[in-house]
Amino acid sequence: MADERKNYVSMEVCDVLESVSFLSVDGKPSPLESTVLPNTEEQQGCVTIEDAQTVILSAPKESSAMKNSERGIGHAVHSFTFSQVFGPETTQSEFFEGSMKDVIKAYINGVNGLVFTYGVTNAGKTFTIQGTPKDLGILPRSLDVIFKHIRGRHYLKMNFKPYLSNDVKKLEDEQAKQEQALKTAILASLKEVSDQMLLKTALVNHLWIFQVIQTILPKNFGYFPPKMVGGDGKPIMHFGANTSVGDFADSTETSAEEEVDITILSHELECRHIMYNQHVLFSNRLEDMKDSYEEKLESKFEMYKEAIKKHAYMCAMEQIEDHYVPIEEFLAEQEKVEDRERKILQLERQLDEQSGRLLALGSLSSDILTTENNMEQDLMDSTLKRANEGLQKQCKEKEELIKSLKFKIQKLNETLLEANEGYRKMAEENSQLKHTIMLKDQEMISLQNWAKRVLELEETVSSLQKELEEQKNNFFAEESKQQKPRRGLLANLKSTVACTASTPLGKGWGKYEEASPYSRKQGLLPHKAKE
Ligand SMILES: Nc1ncnc2c1ncn2[C@@H]1O[C@H](COP(=O)(O)OP(=O)(O)OP(=O)(O)O)[C@@H](O)[C@H]1O
Repeated sequence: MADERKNYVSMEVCDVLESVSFLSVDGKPSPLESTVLPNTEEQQGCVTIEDAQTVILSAPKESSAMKNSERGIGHAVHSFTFSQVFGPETTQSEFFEGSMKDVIKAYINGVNGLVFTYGVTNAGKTFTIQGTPKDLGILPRSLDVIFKHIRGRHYLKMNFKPYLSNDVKKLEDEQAKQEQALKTAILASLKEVSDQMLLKTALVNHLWIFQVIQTILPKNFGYFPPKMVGGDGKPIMHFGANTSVGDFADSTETSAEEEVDITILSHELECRHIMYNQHVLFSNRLEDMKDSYEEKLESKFEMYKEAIKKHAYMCAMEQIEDHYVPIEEFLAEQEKVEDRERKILQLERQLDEQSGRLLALGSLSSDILTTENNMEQDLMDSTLKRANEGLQKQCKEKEELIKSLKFKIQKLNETLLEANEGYRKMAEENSQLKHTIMLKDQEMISLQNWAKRVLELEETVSSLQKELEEQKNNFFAEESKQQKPRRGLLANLKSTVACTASTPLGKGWGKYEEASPYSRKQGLLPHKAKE
């Protein structure tokens, strides 16, 4: 089974595989192989998984590709490289581990990813994505991982609303309340409708039960079986399950004396009549109810139509606020678009010219074999493909350039910010230094003042010392003058005695001693006062 599965891939798929290098899920068992795919002996071995990255496709023996290759045109064997090839024995769990886990991990870290399946009908796309309840596919497994990851961190509020095709809007509390009220009203109306439906169903069932009873009852009247009784009181015929119309005796054959007792028949008819009346009654009631509910539904529908209209109007007004574009901007954008369209047209024309040239080349060699035409077609395709690739390459280069420029601009911005920061710090330091210098200047001025004062004081001190010296000298000079007149011994004694007689002994000296510092003090005082 596994080997059979490797056998066939349509050639259209080959073309796609050639240009797309992607995860390939190969060989999932599928009914395709037994129903659609050819499974002849020569087509066995068309698809071979060489290794975990390579698949080899060999053209079937009778295919045109094989015949062409035998003529030297094209190849019968193609090798395709994929990032990973999963073999037929791969389980859902292994496939999830090998293909999806990294994508999911990246998604959890904020990186978007795209996973899609591609293949012919019945190839197993739904099986791979969805799986079965017992053997889950990659989608439920991925959701499981994501929800396990965000467990306990769910956003519990109900205030996000889908907006446009792929956006959401966060609602204010008031808006959320309005939405909730609208939802409750719609659900209530739905409930009412479903209740009505239930009631209708019940009534219909009731009616059906009636009909069933109506059909079954005559058979169940075991205690009162319907029968025809003859004039002698003996039954002439029994009604039973096997009784048919042909079993009834012809009325013309009934004699006048043999009066048929039709009591039972009339009873049955009465029953049927009552049932019929009830049936009609129920039908009428149903009709009435139907009409009234239809009216109610109509009015409800009108009401919701109005509400929805209002809501849509409000949404539109909000959107106008969000998406209002001034006419000038719109016109400018339109011009840009037209410009681009013109360029695209030019490019298309160039492409047409190129392909026209190639076609012209093709028509010139119309006598060459069809196979050669095919080759030219291939050549043209490959030229176009190369041109396309070249354009794509250029686009990629430009994108790279834009990216690098953006990166540089970002770097420059960062450097500018750093420089600004540095400059700010320097300016702060500078102002601090200025402040310090100002303080030092003030200190210097006060020190200079002090120095001047000290000099003045020194001068004062020196002048005082000079004065002191002078006064000392004067004093000593006066003292020496007073001691000079030396008369005779007798005369001195006289004068001494005279002094002692006029002043108590020692007082004069004391006075003198006291006077001397006093006089000195007097000499100094004016200086102190000056200070
Ligand atoms: N690996 C598998 N193991 C068992 N059964 C498989 C496997 N792959 C596919 N099948 C079965 O093959 C059938 C077709 O598969 P599926 O519906 O997944 O194909 P598909 O590619 O989605 O088809 P379509 O394109 O028509 O929707 C299903 O019955 C599915 O159960």
